[in-house]
Amino acid sequence: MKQYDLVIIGSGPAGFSAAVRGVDFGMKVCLIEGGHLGGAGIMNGALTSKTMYELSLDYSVAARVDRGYRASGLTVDYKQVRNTVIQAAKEKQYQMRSQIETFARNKQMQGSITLIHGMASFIDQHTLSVKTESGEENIKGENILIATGSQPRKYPDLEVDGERIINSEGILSLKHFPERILIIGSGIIGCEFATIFSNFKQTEVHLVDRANRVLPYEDDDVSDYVAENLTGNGVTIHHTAQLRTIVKHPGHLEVILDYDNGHSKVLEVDVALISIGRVSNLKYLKPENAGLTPTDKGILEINDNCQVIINGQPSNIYAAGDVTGHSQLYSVAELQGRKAVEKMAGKVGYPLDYSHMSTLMFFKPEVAAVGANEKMLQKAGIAYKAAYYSNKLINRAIAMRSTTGFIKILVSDDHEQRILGMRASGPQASSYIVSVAHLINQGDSLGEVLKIFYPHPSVAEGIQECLRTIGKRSIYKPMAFPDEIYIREWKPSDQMDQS
Ligand SMILES: Cc1cc2nc3c(=O)[nH]c(=O)nc-3n(C[C@H](O)[C@H](O)[C@H](O)COP(=O)(O)OP(=O)(O)OC[C@H]3O[C@@H](n4cnc5c(N)ncnc54)[C@H](O)[C@@H]3O)c2cc1C
Ligand SMILES: NC(=O)c1ccc[n+]([C@@H]2O[C@H](COP(=O)([O-])OP(=O)(O)OC[C@H]3O[C@@H](n4cnc5c(N)ncnc54)[C@H](O)[C@@H]3O)[C@@H](O)[C@H]2O)c1
Repeated sequence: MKQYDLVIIGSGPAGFSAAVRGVDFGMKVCLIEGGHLGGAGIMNGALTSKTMYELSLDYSVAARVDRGYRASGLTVDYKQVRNTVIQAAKEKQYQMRSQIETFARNKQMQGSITLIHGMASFIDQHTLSVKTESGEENIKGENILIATGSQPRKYPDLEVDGERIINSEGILSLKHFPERILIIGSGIIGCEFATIFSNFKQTEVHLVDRANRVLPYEDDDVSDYVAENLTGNGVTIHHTAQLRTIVKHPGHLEVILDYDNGHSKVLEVDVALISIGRVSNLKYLKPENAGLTPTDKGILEINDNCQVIINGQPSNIYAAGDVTGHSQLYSVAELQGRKAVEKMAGKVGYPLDYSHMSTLMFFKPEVAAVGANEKMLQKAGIAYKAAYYSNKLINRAIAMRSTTGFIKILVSDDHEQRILGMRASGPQASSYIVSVAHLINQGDSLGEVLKIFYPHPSVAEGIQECLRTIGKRSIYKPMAFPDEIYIREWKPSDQMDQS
């Protein structure tokens, strides 16, 4: 039986980053992948959806007629969009393969990666069975990392057929732009695909939101802003609606939606996309054979070093990424994968601190989030000031003729005035958000930001001007621009102003 220092199940961002970190420490690594190399980080996930988003955005800009140019004969073909998206995914997969092959080949080096295409399941705490195209083999690992990611949550009593009723894994199977699409679930995936299809302007888009606001975990003002932009882009949002049934007819799907206020609506669409969250992927793994017990929510609980606890003790089995039930993000998976391997190598450095984690949401315009929002601070009973600054006042946004957007920063309402979180939208929000992640990580107060020369013209200047409004030192004043600049304060004694 082949033996390795580290066996990793899953080659998504968690598994791949862990494999390469293993090589850094001279480990003999076996990476097992049962599906697409790179997992949901690449195919049917982050990279493919973002490629499609970028193409849709280019198209929607090209279709504009208010910028002094007018594209003539603008057309778009789904097959070619799809091919471009797959090309992007392959480009990344070939980079990954090149690195794996380099470390598989070079026997002079201590560290190595062996890639096995197959599905793995536990035999015991150190042994896995891997089913490949050529048969089944058993392999042994001193340490094992579970990085099996997540899969789309199933909608009760609704079968995904991959053609007309799909989840995010079926997007690239579509043969052409659907004339009408129903998206069920108004979280990040639902809102991103509603943005993409409405940007291409070939599809009538219906988004079903079971609550009264999309993105239920975000602050109400952010959710309302996203909904307004979706609606402005042509999306019909069905708030407080639940899907009752979908009946398949030869040429269309008949959908019944039930609204909270008692009425129902019958709609005709061509494709239904289910996007109601993702659940940990432990299906094939037989974790019980290794003594692992997933929680009621179906996740593997890990300690701060990403070790799975067996019989109350940290074990040789680690888990990282979506399978752990932490925020399902590429960056979280990558850092957890690295952290796990560092612990195996005896290098326990920094603790993973999720307080400055960022999420980028690819809507029109994009929305970026870092740290706490108002809902979180109110739940934790932390007094704060929220400063809001509209992109309408930011020169770079004016120059881009793209002033829809804002910066909202939360600071602690005490003498320290520490930066606790930011929500930002508009051009480049996904790039400058990390500057605030650094400030949160360092525990910086707003005073530190006010000392810095912010480059001009940059959209990031809004961060400084937003913070200047706290303490009444902004260049543009709320009194002159009450809708564009304002401060909101909250303390635990106030009534909860958000549900
Ligand atoms: C449509 C979509 C868009 C997204 N966009 C973003 C984004 O913009 N930004 C962001 O930060 N995050 C995004 N995400 C989330 C991000 O892709 C995930 O958080 C990330 O991929 C999780 O990484 P992972 O390594 O834990 O798992 P995965 O990437 O899911 O990889 C797990 C791998 O394990 C393999 N596997 C599972 N079981 C077995 C087994 N028994 N044997 C062998 N192999 C197995 C799977 O085939 C898979 O390849 C998106 C996700 C989706 C679905
Ligand atoms: N840009 C990004 O960072 C990005 C992009 C895509 C996905 N992701 C990750 O993928 C994960 C999954 O995305 P998602 O949008 O599927 O999940 P989500 O948790 O963001 O949203 C799920 C939505 O479905 C709704 N819902 C749940 N059950 C329902 C039901 N039975 N009927 C109707 N609605 C229901 C929820 O209220 C919520 O609005 C996210 O948590 C995110 O971390 C990230």
